[in-house]
Amino acid sequence: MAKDIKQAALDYHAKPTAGKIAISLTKPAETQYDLSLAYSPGVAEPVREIAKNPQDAYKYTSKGNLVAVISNGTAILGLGDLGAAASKPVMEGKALLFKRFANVDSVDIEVNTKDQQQFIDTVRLISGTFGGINLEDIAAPDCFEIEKALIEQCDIPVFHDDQHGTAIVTAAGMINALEIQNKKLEEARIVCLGAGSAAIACMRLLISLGAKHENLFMIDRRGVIYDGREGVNSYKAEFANNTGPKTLAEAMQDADVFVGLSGANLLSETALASMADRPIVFACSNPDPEIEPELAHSVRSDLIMATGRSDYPNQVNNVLGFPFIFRGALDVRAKVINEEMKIAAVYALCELAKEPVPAEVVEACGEGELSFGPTYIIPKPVDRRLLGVVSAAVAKAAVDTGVAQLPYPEHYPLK
Ligand SMILES: O=C([O-])CC(=O)C(=O)O
Ligand SMILES: [Mg+2]
Repeated sequence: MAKDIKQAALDYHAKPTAGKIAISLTKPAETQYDLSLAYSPGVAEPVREIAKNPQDAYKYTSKGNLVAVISNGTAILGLGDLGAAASKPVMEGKALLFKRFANVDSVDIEVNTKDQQQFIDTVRLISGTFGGINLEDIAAPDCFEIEKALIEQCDIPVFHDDQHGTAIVTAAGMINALEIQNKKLEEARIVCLGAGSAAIACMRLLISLGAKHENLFMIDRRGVIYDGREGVNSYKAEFANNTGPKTLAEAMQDADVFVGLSGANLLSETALASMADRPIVFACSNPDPEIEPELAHSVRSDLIMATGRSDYPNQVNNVLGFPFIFRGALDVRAKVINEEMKIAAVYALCELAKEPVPAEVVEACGEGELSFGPTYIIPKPVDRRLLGVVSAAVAKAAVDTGVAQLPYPEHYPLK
């Protein structure tokens, strides 16, 4: 990153107030009378009601619009295991995005343990406070066990953003990129660099949408994952491919699609040059992609390229997912975020990208004209229509699949 951006980012976080979020009050607290309602003695009344009927917490407290963003800092962005405390800026960042894009109140919680059970117990014990839990930046394979246990043990939606948020947005971008490049998911040769939580969830979702297991190569630090190879846990084993290629270079030969969910600068010009005609490269490692877009475009003029970043076209980042997915889930008080809700979000994103882009979005992005094509495969995070379209699709899927505890909201779609 350029030096001036680094300093600007530090200043942004430090000044004028440290951090990015604060609490604000929703009720008057000016007079003695206000205080007698907000606190003793008045507060005892909602206490008694909630003790009688726990669901009344949704009526008398902020629970229903409150999501916890929880991490242990073991896989912060593509930076690695830098510890719980260091993850706080990212978690505050997610809280900022929840509020900014979907008016979901959110607090960050950094749990300082690498012990799986301790983490699960901690989150379960505090889960009643919230309407939903967004797990973030927790390393694989622990993240899979943690999410599974918490979904079973909590009665609110628990969603590991790096898996499902990333997978939903990647799948949406991929479906559109393939359409523009005139390719089919069912036939595409797909190389996934990375075998962590996002990689595994993205490839699972692409397979459920039609990609063929035998055309898919997942690559970790040791190369292509195949049966009997060293260092293959049960999650990676799901993607074992025994058809021949063993290295990134071999797998990239004639590949249609590269999905990078690994680390900075791991895709070489030679490997990119060896891809099939009209390739698709999603270099989504944050903050630094697997290959710089300028370099990639200089190697391949027939390329569709996406990154996870805001400062290049085609930002494939879970910011397009989690705020709106939780908005929809909270508004119908969904018990879980199920597969149908995730797939509804995928297609809502795909369709929105094909609509004409409002002038204010074009202006806010400053990239000139935006219309469905190689440099605009997916909506922009600042597009207000996401709130209406994605939240509505998710809420409807929750109602249709019987996991909603409230009817489809009358005030939908949101504006
Ligand atoms: O925070 C982001 O930009 C996307 C994300 O979840 C990650 O990279 O872990
Ligand atoms: Mg993340």
